[in-house]
Amino acid sequence: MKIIIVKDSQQGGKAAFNIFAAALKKGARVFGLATGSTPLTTYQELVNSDLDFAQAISINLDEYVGLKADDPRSYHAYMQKKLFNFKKFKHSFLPQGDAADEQVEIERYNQVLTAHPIDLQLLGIGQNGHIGFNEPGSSFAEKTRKVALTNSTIEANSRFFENAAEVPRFAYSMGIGSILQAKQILLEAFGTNKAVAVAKMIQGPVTTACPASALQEHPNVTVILDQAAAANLKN
Ligand SMILES: N[C@@H]1[C@@H](O)[C@H](O)[C@@H](COP(=O)(O)O)O[C@@H]1O
Repeated sequence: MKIIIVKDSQQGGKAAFNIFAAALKKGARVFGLATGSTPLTTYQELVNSDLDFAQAISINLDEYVGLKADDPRSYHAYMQKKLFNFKKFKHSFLPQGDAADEQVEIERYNQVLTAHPIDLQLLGIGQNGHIGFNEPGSSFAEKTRKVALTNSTIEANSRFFENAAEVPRFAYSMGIGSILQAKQILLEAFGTNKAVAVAKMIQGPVTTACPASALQEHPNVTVILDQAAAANLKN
């Protein structure tokens, strides 16, 4: 793993932008995208740039089960608001939260991933070490599936909802197996509340107890941290 430590999330967004720009220049055309507060500075840098994604495809990690694409709390809406309204992609894929048939939706998403192998996957990390919505205990071999959110994730994500009771209990998520298929992975983590998970991801054992530790087994991972998120790393 390559570790880049920056002052704050603004600098982190710039460092991530440089990696996106280099990948695009080298011919990357399929970008795996993430939601949450972590990638916001990266999306802002992309929006402010003249990078052209018109020939590129984006594939998002996850979506809440039950939310329609136009629900303002959905990850569809987040992506529109933060990136797609400003940067046009040739095609953008996300799981369909309100799909009528869950199994058909899961199969569709796995076919999307097979048809479009990801060149660069952007990730955040949950406080419990989750990536996408792959909570502790998730197998490293899993593809897209429906997952139950843990209480800590429901609590952490309740800030985007009226209250914790409003947070959907399930999500569709690319599995860790799908994420590891990406040719290059870029994970960002900012803030003190990520420090424990970050140390386990980088210096802990490779274990399903910390889903992000699976990244130790991938040959091309860059991790961008601010100083607070890097605080628990040992020299
Ligand atoms: N499913 C998302 C993840 O993709 C994200 O990386 C993580 C961290 O979120 P944040 O960046 O807001 O801290 O939590 C969410 O649950």
